[in-house]
Amino acid sequence: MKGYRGLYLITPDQETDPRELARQVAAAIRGGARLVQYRNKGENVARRAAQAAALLQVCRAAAIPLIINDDVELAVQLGADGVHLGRDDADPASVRARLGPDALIGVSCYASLALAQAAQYHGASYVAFGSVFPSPTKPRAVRAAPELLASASRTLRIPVVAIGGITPQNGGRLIAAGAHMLAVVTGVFAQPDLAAAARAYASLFPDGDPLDEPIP
Ligand SMILES: Cc1ncc(COP(=O)(O)OP(=O)(O)O)c(N)n1
Ligand SMILES: Cc1ncsc1CCOP(=O)(O)O
Ligand SMILES: [Mg+2]
Repeated sequence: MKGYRGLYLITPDQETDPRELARQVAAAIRGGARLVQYRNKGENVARRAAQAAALLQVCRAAAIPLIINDDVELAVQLGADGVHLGRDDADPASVRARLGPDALIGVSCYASLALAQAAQYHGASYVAFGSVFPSPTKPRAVRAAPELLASASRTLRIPVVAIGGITPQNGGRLIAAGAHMLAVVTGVFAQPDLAAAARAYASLFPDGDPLDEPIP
């Protein structure tokens, strides 16, 4: 997953109409989102499948990878690009064996560099740290210090994602600390103009096509 930098858009955990959700995500992609995660913790299996399918169409049209949170079976059924796994989800090594070498597999590491080193060893494509700031989406999430991003990006070979309460105002210092991607829900989806909101994050990253810039 070399070269990934930029805004990592995560969908809000809501029962939004699939076409409306797709329209919102398309706007954020126009604003500069580089990676999309479908995250819906709800029990409505049919609604989840329909939302994810609508997002896959939008992401394919824009050549942006779609990652499914938690649900490996949904990712397989849909032919999505990968999955994001946390401590309550399947283990990264078995998911890598199941999905093959090209799948994008993200792993939550909360505030632990040791978890990130283990995730990299077991085939993670990227690791995520957070919540770095208080998160409206996950108020009780473990907190990770921005300084952790620096040691992670210095010592790991895979991209480092920061998540939790990230705004265009506080995101710049996370990038300066070493984050390759900023994962955001509220900062984009709670804004009236999603394209403009995404653009505010995208503009924090260095100029040029982020996908063309290999991570050193
Ligand atoms: C990019 C990214 N980072 C962290 C998470 C959180 O994953 P997890 O700890 O499994 O919690 P849930 O999102 O499943 O509630 C994430 N989804 N994406
Ligand atoms: C899924 C997740 N894990 C840690 S914080 C978070 C939610 C991030 O959402 P927001 O950008 O609204 O803080
Ligand atoms: Mg999870």
